[in-house]
Amino acid sequence: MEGVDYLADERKKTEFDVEEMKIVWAGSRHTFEVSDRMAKLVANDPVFRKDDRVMLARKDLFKNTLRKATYAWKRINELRLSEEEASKLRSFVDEPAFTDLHWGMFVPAIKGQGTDEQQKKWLPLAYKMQIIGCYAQTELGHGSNVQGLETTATFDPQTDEFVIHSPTLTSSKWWPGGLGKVSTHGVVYARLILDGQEHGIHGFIVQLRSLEDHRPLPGITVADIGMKFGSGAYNTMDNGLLRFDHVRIPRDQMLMRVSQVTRDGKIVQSDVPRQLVYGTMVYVRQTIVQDASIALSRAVCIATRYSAVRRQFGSSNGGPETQVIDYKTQQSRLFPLLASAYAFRFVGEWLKWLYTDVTQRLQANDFSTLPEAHACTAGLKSLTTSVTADGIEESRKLCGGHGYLASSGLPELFAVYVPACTYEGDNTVLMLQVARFLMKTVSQLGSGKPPVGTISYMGRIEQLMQCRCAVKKAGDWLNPNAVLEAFEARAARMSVSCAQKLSKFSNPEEGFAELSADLVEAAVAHCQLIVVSKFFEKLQQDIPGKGVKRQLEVLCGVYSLHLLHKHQGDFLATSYITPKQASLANDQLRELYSQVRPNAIALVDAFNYTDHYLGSILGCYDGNVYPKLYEAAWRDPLNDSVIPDGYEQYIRPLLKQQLRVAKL
Ligand SMILES: CC/C=C\C/C=C\C/C=C\C/C=C\C/C=C\C/C=C/C(=O)SCCNC(=O)CCNC(=O)[C@H](O)C(C)(C)COP(=O)(O)OP(=O)(O)OC[C@H]1O[C@@H](n2cnc3c(N)ncnc32)[C@H](O)[C@@H]1OP(=O)(O)O
Ligand SMILES: Cc1cc2nc3c(=O)[nH]c(=O)nc-3n(C[C@H](O)[C@H](O)[C@H](O)COP(=O)(O)OP(=O)(O)OC[C@H]3O[C@@H](n4cnc5c(N)ncnc54)[C@H](O)[C@@H]3O)c2cc1C
Repeated sequence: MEGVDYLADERKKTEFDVEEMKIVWAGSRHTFEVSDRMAKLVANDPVFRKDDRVMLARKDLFKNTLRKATYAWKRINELRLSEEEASKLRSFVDEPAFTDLHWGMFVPAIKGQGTDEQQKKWLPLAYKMQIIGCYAQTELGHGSNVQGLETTATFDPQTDEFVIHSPTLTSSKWWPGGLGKVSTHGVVYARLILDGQEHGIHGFIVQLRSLEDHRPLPGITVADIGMKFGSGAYNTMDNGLLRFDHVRIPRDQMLMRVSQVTRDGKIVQSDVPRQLVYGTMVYVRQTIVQDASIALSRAVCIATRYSAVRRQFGSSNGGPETQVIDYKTQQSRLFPLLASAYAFRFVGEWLKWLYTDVTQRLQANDFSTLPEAHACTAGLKSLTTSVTADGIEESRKLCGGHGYLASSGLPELFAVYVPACTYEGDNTVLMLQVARFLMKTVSQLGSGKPPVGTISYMGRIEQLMQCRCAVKKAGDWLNPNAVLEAFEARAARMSVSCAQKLSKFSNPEEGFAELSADLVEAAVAHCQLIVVSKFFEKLQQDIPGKGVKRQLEVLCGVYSLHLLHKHQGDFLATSYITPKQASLANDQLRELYSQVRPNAIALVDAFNYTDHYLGSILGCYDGNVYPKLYEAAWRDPLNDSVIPDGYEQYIRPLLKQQLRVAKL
């Protein structure tokens, strides 16, 4: 029935001010207002419809994306949207496109690694989209190992040019988004060669296609790499391959903020550390952490609303069956994901602050916080994307059979999201970077340089190695200090244990390789501690609105205690807690689930997602799921005719043949 809210009874149970929670989720009233306006603008424009997307074949899918992306650009200009509004609008269009890489990597690479003159030359063209760029780093043979890239950039002093070349098949660029069919330019990463000497990996702005007829320029071979995981999904993107056959570019197209090559072919290092060549990855990893909370909250919103609609078993005297959300097993799978979405939102907000802070420091030639920024962005990218990808799949299972329908929105969300565990750094490779940072920190303890920031807890290593959990009853686990100390002691002890084992190896690199699985576990423990502590820090802030802070405290409890329960092996093995204390944590967790239950629908309403953006019948705001599923089935092209295409050719002869067999 039109206009009936099937979740109204659920919404009546709410114990907090949802409108205020929307502001907390958005980050500020201003961000909420911009988001809300852009989401509605996209939802109300038929050009941005996406319910037909899963039916499209690759070529139509790609063209459809071009149409939407260029229309979005037209609207951005017509409405004179700010950068913030434009970026929100693009995200609500909700379709991976070349524009993600143009705005998300090409422009930031020039901003971060280009000199002032280079920025002055290239950015205005990019801002007007008079050139379209991609980020061409990964090759067929090397992705994780950036130092292993094979593409060469050899300086020719005769002509004052670099010669960009792909010497082997494995040196072909492979994967860059937007490269396959759209980009006119790329920031291409290559080994710098000066007078026969190698000088590491640097970025170069290379024109790839003609601005007149879009044909590849001489010496350039470029194409799409082919279909990817899932139908629809990330196949809207033209991930590309690229080969160079001695392509010449002017010397001033090497991005020269970190190192400069002079007219006579000499390299000059600026004060800036060479790791800044990796700066774009740090920037994008930070945005990926923010996006993780968005993707996870979408899945959780769908699974929560549907869990309140869906009923199974438990009917007495002909009354309604039990809402599946009331099953403790459903709650124990769903509510930690809901809490994780909020936790990732807050840690993402903090990481954005950290990134802004490190950027300002770099501009003032203060490079001291770069290693921590790298470890935090790498580790949190790894942790949040892994949990989110698994969480989307768990949300699909939480929706039973209907979760497997494309119209639930979950299969596509999963297929689009899951490469986040790989791109911008494979999640294991990134956790190993965190482990290196941890081992370095442990090895420097006592050197007189106290650890700061997210690693400052290591400064209390002696206390953390000896302390024992003081929890006596379940309610003691609501004390933030008890929880924080538990996570700090676990992380510190796991790191120290790895460091002790490492010290037994005569070759540290061999030791690191041998112990890498343990090291990853220590790094995960450290990253989980960061998320927990940033959630607690959020709760220290002034949070207005009836019951809002209380709900966040409950979610923070769910987030930390479900981790404690899930990883109790770590906490027990490091002897910080006893089995009894682990069991009390679980008792408290169950109690917290009961407190989430009446507020669950309101907690997902606070994400403020339009039905268009959610793209899910199971997650629709009014909960009117069954009629919508029934109608959607009839819209499938297979139901255009009662007798399917192919009946005469295949089904009829088959049935006849079976008759003949029966007669024999
Ligand atoms: C329906 C729709 C629904 C939902 C959609 C939802 C979400 C969409 C979300 C987002 C969209 C975003 C993006 C678009 C998608 C895809 C784009 C993808 C792009 C890419 O993938 S680009 C390629 C990325 N490649 C990588 O990440 C490679 C990973 N490898 C590395 O980073 C390095 O090689 C590695 C592993 C760090 C090792 O490097 P290397 O061997 O050189 O270093 P060392 O280990 O020797 O370390 C040297 C030294 O340097 C320090 N360091 C390393 N990296 C950095 C850094 N980045 N910054 C600062 N410092 C760094 C390291 O710690 C060492 O320091 P030390 O000497 O120990 O002090
Ligand atoms: C959808 C998508 C979009 C992308 N977009 C871009 C783009 O725009 N531009 C771009 O340049 N690239 C892009 N990439 C490439 C991406 O950045 C790489 O695929 C990624 O960095 C992983 O590298 P790899 O493929 O070499 O993985 P590999 O390193 O080959 O990983 C394979 C396995 O080996 C393991 N492994 C590797 N090294 C180690 C180690 N040292 N220790 C332990 N285990 C290890 C990994 O954990 C993994 O299990 C994209 C990739 C995808 C999937």
